[in-house]
Amino acid sequence: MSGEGNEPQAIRKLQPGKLVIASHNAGKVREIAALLEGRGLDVISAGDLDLPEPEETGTTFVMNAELKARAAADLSGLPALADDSGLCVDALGGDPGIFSARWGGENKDFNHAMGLVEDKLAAQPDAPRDAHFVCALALAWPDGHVEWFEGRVDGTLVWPPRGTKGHGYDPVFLPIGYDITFGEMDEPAKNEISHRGDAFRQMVAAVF
Ligand SMILES: O=c1nc[nH]c2c1ncn2[C@H]1C[C@H](O)[C@@H](COP(=O)(O)OP(=O)(O)OP(=O)(O)O)O1
Ligand SMILES: [Mg+2]
Repeated sequence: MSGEGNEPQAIRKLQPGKLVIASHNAGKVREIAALLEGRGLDVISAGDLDLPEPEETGTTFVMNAELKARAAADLSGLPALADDSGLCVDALGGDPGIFSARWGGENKDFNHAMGLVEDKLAAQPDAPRDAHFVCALALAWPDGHVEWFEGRVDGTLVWPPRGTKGHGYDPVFLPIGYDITFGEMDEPAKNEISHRGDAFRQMVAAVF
């Protein structure tokens, strides 16, 4: 008999049709839509559907991505893709991490958030400025099935912030091997190396 639990579960394929992008962050929605282009998907954002922004009560990126994807799939009756991501700074023990959006405060002010990181690092002038971005993607179906993927990009932090092209903490993040920040990089170039691009390539290989 099959299904005894020892064989790996097959990954569920995503069929052409409607897909909800379960994010209220315009910068992320823009990048995700570009990464999904040309795959026969009719992409709708959580904002288009007026879906509420769920409280992110998880303790990991994957837990929060799953919570957001499930909420959107349940409410819309459609497959939903969520992204939970953040900046992890080595010298700050991985902060802001899953709290990256919350460090922007009620106004989602990332100049403020980048300033907080700078202030906390100022207390450790000799510590390395190593940091990485993480992106967890969760793809949830209305019947409760979920697939997860996690991507990462390593870099160092620089001040003052540079560039106006990205979003969030992009202006202070210098990816390894580059001399421009994510804030100075065109979106296709960022997607080639970013945490989000990394997670997407894994997802695309698995579900298409
Ligand atoms: O490529 C990125 N470049 C710069 N900053 C980034 C990036 N990716 C994540 N980040 C930072 C800012 C963002 O606000 C937070 C994610 O927090 P996170 O909860 O996943 O997203 P969010 O609250 O902004 O939108 P939503 O939860 O509706 O998808 O990490
Ligand atoms: Mg969020």
